[in-house]
Amino acid sequence: MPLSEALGCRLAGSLTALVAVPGVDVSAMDGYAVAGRGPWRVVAQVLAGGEPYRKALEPGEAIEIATGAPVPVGAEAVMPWERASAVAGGSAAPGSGVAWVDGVAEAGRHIRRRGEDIAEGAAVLGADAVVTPVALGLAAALGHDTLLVRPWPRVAVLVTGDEVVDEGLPAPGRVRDAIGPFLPGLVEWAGGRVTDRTRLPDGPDALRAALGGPWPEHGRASREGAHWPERGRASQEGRRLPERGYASREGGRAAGADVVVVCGASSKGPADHLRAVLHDLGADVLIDGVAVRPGHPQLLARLPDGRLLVGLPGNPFAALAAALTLLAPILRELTGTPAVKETSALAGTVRAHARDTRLVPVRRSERGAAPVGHDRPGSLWGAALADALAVVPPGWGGERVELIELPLGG
Ligand SMILES: Nc1nc2c(c(=O)[nH]1)N[C@H]1C(S)=C(S)[C@@H](COP(=O)(O)OP(=O)(O)OC[C@H]3O[C@@H](n4cnc5c(N)ncnc54)[C@H](O)[C@@H]3O)O[C@H]1N2
Ligand code: MOO
Repeated sequence: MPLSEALGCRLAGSLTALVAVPGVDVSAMDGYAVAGRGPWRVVAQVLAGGEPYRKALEPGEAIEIATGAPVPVGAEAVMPWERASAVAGGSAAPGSGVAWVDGVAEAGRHIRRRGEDIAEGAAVLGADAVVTPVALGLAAALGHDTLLVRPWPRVAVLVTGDEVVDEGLPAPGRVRDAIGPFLPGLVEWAGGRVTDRTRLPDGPDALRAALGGPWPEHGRASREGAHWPERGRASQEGRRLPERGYASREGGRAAGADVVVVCGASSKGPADHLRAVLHDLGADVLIDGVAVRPGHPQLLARLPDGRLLVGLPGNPFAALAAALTLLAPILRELTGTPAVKETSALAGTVRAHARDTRLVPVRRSERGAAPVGHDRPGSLWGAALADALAVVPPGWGGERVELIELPLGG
């Protein structure tokens, strides 16, 4: 990836120095590079980025030199200009044009030798290191324009629902899309990028077209050999990945993504076509609902071309719960950065569900994680007040619970 896009990715191999730092012997000070004993005759001026002094410096000669400028052959030391004096009086400061200088030069001082900071070929960061802003600076200094990294997963979002609108006040019977707006930040927080967002009307045809099917023989013929775990392994071993994403044969809107997210249409109502379309396309449904509230109709499938499809329920808090427990872990797995496990006491009463696990918006405090309320599946109010979701198992009796972190931004 180009340096500008690699921030936050993990290196797929070690980062090595393509050049030495410094690349040649350079001056560490503004002053005079000298040979032999003083006083010295000033024979040239050399600035960083300017013409180097190509001859060997002879005993008794000096060149005026800037910090970072190449030190000529024969130079034995650099004398900072503050330590130099003009033989005929006046100033020895840079640019003064003095002809003869004298002073105390200590042999070898103030010359940075080639490779003294970093030797050419040195491995400076190991595979799996995160590309931080500082690592980008280091990589650039070492001559890199691109980095071999685990690429960030590309996520295509398809928002379904004839009643869903994108702006303004929703008319009676309409709702504002509350899922599309939270996905880019959540996806980025989990290591991916939303690269395409498409609104779809209800109905199987639009969904099928957006997913890029049909595939030959309903996709089953092309299923082998192109699925996601193979790519994961390839990237772990630091080999070059195949072409990013999977251009689907029919070129639907979600083509080229690694993960497709479908919002809504996950349940089994009259307008919920996702399962039927997946069946028609010959997709493998890997997870078909979970015993968790909210978010129970969530779905995971593998499309015939290898892309993963995550189905988020239409209720916004249910969609958030599914995005945190299904989508985010998939993205973290693809980028090689697992979430940190956290447990906490619960400060406050929570009613456990008889059969299902509940996800309860909480705020961490010294007394434990405190439920914030407002946790209906159709609204994001509670989750917006919270900094985590508490995982409350069925029949919970007051023991410590796992916390799922919420992306807080900033
Ligand atoms: N008979 C059953 N009905 C439902 C069940 C069930 O088990 N049996 N589960 C309920 C639960 S729980 C959920 S969650 C929803 C999931 O519904 P869908 O994923 O099929 O989504 P829709 O039916 O399209 O919409 C549900 C609800 O959410 C609103 N919505 C949809 N998209 C958005 C959006 N982008 N932003 C804001 N709100 C959205 C939509 O208007 C509906 O009100 O199914 C229950 N039904
Ligand atoms: O699971 Mo629904 O997801 O409770 O709103």
